[in-house]
Amino acid sequence: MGSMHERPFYSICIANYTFKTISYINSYNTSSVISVRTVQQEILQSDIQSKADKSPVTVADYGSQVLVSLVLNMEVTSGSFSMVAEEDSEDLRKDSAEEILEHITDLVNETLAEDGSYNITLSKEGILSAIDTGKSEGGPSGRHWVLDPIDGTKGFLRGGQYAIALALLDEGKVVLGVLGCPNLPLTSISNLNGSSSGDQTGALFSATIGCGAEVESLEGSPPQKISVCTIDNPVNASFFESYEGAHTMHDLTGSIAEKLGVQAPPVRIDSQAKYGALARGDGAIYLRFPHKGYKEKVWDHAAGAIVVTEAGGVVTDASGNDLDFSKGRFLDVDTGIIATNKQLMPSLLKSVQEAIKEKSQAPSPL
Ligand SMILES: Nc1ncnc2c1ncn2[C@@H]1O[C@H](COP(=O)(O)O)[C@@H](OP(=O)(O)O)[C@H]1O
Ligand SMILES: [Mg+2]
Ligand SMILES: [Mg+2]
Ligand SMILES: [Mg+2]
Repeated sequence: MGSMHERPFYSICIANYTFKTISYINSYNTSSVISVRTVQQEILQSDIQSKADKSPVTVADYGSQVLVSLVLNMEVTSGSFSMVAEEDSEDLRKDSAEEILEHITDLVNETLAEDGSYNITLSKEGILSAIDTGKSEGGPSGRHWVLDPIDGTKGFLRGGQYAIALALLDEGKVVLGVLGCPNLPLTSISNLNGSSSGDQTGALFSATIGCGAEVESLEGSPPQKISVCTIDNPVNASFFESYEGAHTMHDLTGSIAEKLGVQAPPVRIDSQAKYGALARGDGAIYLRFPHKGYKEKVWDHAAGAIVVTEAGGVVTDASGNDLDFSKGRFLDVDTGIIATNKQLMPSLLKSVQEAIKEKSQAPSPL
């Protein structure tokens, strides 16, 4: 990163538009809308599309990507602007998508007008081209913003966890990360299912390289430094993983945890909220082992990884290699992604390798 004064500028910029985006998205979170169920479902159905890989995308994913790219583009005036983001406009350009495009356009313009910071109104074409500012390939040189406008779309639709995840790559390294988690309890995930905690909901994690990681409320409380837990005995550890069995092999992660001696059942939540929760010590381990053939994307891990490493944790693939964000839109990882504190990493890696070996030797089911 460049000079000292850039750090606060980027941090403030990130926090501002992340807040804006979160307020937009919140109005589309199923769990935040207390209304007649059928009406809610009808609205949501027309707001959801299925992508070529069958994963869902909603007006909130597109709207979030538009808002973040717009604000970043306006605020970041030095140098050329490059963004690697999950969504693109291809499906929205089809005739059948006219209604959803109109809806996104109205919502983005309403949000911009309500916010009042920028005096602009976007046409439908403006919406499409704002989405496509995220088409950069990233790579090892220069600066690239990395955006997942809604990470955990399935969780978002289920009323579970989701995150707005933004990172900045500089010469192939993640130097900044922000994770807005509107549904995550502010102080600890142990309150996730608790009814009497009275804890505030909504946490914004941020990290700058060399400066540590912080959490603040979405209402803008003073940021608090966070660090990963200090557990060194796996018996006392718990682990996070995807709620969706399609995103990670629950049988393999179960076997890793068993070999390690973890007693607690898995904590299954959606999105990079897992990285945020790990970074502040809500749990000790993060495991992600996609089914064969899946290629991880940079926007699913960049922000979460820096939040964890700046909180004192370690994030690697199943062979113990650091994640390399310089290879473009995809991550080239061996088998899976794991994260924990420095004390537990050696024994976790050992258990991971044993469990993988055992699985590869097991007779395949008929
Ligand atoms: N078959 C698969 N295996 C692993 N990850 C997958 C997957 N299909 C989709 N994903 C990714 O898993 C992310 C969600 O992770 P998690 O399970 O931790 O909530 C999705 O992000 P989006 O919701 O942004 O599309 C998507 O990129
Ligand atoms: Mg997606
Ligand atoms: Mg994602
Ligand atoms: Mg996404």
